[in-house]
Amino acid sequence: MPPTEQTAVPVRVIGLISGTSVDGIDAALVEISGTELDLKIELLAGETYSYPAELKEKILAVGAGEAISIPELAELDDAIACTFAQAAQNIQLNHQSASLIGSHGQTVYHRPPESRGIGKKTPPDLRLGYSLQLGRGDLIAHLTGITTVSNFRAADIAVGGHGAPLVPRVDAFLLSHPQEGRCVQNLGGIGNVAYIPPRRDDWLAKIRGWDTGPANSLLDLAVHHLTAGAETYDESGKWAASGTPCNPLVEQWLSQDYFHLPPPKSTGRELFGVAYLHQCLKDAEAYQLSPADILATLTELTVASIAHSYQTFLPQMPQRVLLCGGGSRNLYLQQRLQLLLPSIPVLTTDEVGLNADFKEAIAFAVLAYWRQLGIPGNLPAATGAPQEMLLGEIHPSLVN
Ligand SMILES: Nc1ncnc2c1ncn2[C@@H]1O[C@H](COP(=O)(O)OP(=O)(O)OP(=O)(O)O)[C@@H](O)[C@H]1O
Ligand SMILES: CC(=O)N[C@H]1[C@@H]2OC[C@@H](O2)[C@@H](O)[C@@H]1O[C@H](C)C(=O)O
Repeated sequence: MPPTEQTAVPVRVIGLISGTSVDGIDAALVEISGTELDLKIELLAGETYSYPAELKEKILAVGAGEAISIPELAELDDAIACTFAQAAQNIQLNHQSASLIGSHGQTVYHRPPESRGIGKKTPPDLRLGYSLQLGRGDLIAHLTGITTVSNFRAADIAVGGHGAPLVPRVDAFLLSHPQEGRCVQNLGGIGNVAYIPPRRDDWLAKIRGWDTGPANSLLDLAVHHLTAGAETYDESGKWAASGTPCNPLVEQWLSQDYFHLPPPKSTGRELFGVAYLHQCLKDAEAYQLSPADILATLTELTVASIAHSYQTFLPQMPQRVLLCGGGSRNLYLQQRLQLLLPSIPVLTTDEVGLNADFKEAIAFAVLAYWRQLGIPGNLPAATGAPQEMLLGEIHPSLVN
């Protein structure tokens, strides 16, 4: 991966994403300069804008497999694009306007690629992955008057990659350290890691990334179930902290295939969603767990799957773990992960100067910026693609 040394004047870019938690649209207004090794970002504003309740319900239902007609799909796509465009307008209030938007959109379906009979045929018989993000970029460009880059995963998938995770390449250029090997661990609905070796010699070739499995998806679903819909998440992990993890159950769940699959790998709510939680709750009946114990045990699955994947798949353990995403605000989860990785400080990216709540939104601003400069956005070691690709479709605005 030869880094591009060309530099650029600072550009004001908006990054937008709603992740697998479907908890709202994260918007970041950033000023970006440099390219890769000299990449610099300044977060001017970051906000999370909730979806209207009805839209959120529809997204979750469609994501969980509810049937939808083509005209309804078009309407949903447009409704999501409108809320994203509104988020872009709002984040610019009291600031100079941006000249570019990078919009991830809302994932409603993700299917990793499948190899069929590798080694028997050349090229291998590969069923390409499929990943659908709604909130079309052309409508966002039309509504905001700002050139918008969207559909970031398609180009990587088209050459056989997973199309995910994409953030590790941005992490590498924003969070590498000259002496320290780091794991940047995102805790969204799904967890994903970027392993960044110390920035020397051929460090770029040694970066790794993959989806670690569930982070908050099962926890949020469990809280919703245990409170009959009254609560959506466990603030700071307080409820889970009052319970005790059931270790035999964690061991049983960890035997699941996904955790043993070598990277590159990606996953989503298709696997770690409602049906998975119901199986977990059924398994828990045998141990007569209290609601707090169930949450503690699901938290333990998240942290144990992360620690297990580092120990199994990393070339060497990091010297520091930097958490980001909403789960980095779950103190109980952070404490449990620290217990499983006793000799490695577990901090958040805030502590090294990168906002942990808006890092994904910032990353999509950077990916859009890279797209305009002709710099690839994927990291083949993380997505499994055979080559670097320019990511995203550019939708020019008619205004700028
Ligand atoms: N204060 C908090 N305490 C505990 N958990 C929290 C807190 N704040 C956020 N979360 C958890 O983080 C989740 C949202 O995280 P985030 O916004 O990073 O996810 P996402 O971007 O939707 O997911 P992904 O990264 O998988 O695409 C919430 O659903 C909740 O479970
Ligand atoms: C298909 C999809 O939306 N995947 C998400 C999801 O949420 C976390 C993890 O699974 C990651 O692979 C990805 O998002 C981030 C933004 C990424 O591509 O790096």
